[in-house]
Amino acid sequence: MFERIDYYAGDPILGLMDKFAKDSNPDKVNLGVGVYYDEDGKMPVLECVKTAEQRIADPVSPRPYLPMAGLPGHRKGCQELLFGKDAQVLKDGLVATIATIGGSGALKVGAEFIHEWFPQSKCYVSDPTWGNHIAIFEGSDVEVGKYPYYDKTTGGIKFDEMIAFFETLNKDDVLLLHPCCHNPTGVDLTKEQWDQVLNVIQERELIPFMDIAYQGFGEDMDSDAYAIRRAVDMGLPLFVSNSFSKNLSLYGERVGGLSVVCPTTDEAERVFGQLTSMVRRIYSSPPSHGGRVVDIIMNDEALHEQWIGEVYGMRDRIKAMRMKLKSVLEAKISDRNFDYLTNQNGMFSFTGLTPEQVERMQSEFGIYMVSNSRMCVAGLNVDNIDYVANAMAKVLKD
Ligand SMILES: Cc1[nH+]cc(COP(=O)(O)O)c(/C=N/[C@@H](CC(=O)O)C(=O)O)c1O
Repeated sequence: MFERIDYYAGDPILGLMDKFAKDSNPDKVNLGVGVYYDEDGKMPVLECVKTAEQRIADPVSPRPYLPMAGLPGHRKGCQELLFGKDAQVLKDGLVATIATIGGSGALKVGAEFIHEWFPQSKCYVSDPTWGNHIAIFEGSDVEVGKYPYYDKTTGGIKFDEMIAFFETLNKDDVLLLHPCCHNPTGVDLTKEQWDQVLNVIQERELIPFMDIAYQGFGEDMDSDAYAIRRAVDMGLPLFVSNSFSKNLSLYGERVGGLSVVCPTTDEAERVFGQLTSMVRRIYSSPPSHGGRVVDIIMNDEALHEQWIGEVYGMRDRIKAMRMKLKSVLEAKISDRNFDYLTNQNGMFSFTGLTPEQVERMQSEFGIYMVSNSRMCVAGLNVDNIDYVANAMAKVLKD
């Protein structure tokens, strides 16, 4: 009956978690999946989350279905985080926002929406991008192409090539963009470059789809949303998928959002209705526990302020690990440039290790990175950083 079903080869990122768990090496280090670990190598439970959980736990309340679009407070929290608390576009009711099953759920609903309502549109992703971007959109029968992005010779961006490519695209083609903390390279556009990109999008009438999964890990909550807010200021139609997995450390609670900025309130109403209908068809309604945590934190001024501080604490620890690893590697290998470690933004660094070197890091040292050479810098701490640097030095020198 099912003998013709293909075997699943496993996910290049999530598959590392299983391998890491089974690895008996006492010195093993997980620099694979995009998860933040604290100074002690543990996944934190944020203080603001503990407070929210206590409010949910006492008194214990029933767990009814949520609205298909999720809790209004969750949706409002997404909007204010992305567009700004006092954004005119929110006051004017131009943004259709639903709570989703993480950022992945937002991307899936967005991809289904594009497939259904923009059937001629192709979706273009950065080269390279987060692998699941391609799988999600192709899984919704949206044809996916790649735009030039990372320049491995300079460690920067093929900006002129990227702009020239955008100028060849058709009206309503979708560009999947990383507003900050690019995954997997960590290499971000400057504000000036974003202005040029958004001008081309406006001229070519392309559809920007911005996926922001690490807001707060780059510069700060507002700066990290620069591209989003600039697009709104220009009056562009805009899709934004956001994730609270990393900046609330709520990975398994599956909390995120999908927002669509529309030209009129009537269009926003139409889009909201169709997004809701799509949710019903795919998963019916989002999870309540995570939604209530988001609702409480995003709408309680004191908890929201505490949350911002906790995110910036994670951000700053990652930045400190970047600086430390760079200085340790520079001391070990004087003839190699490690500036990329401090030039790149967010959780990830594209180390440039070959697949063979990445494999050696795993097999000889129990250090797990993604095969494309992505390192999750958030897995580093003062206890493992010298071990990781020594291993990198060894595989780079041999
Ligand atoms: C850019 C991006 N967008 C969306 C997501 C999905 O977020 P979520 O809210 O958990 O559905 C992730 C997760 N990335 C990390 C984990 C994964 O691969 O699923 C990663 O790149 O390691 C991203 O890196």
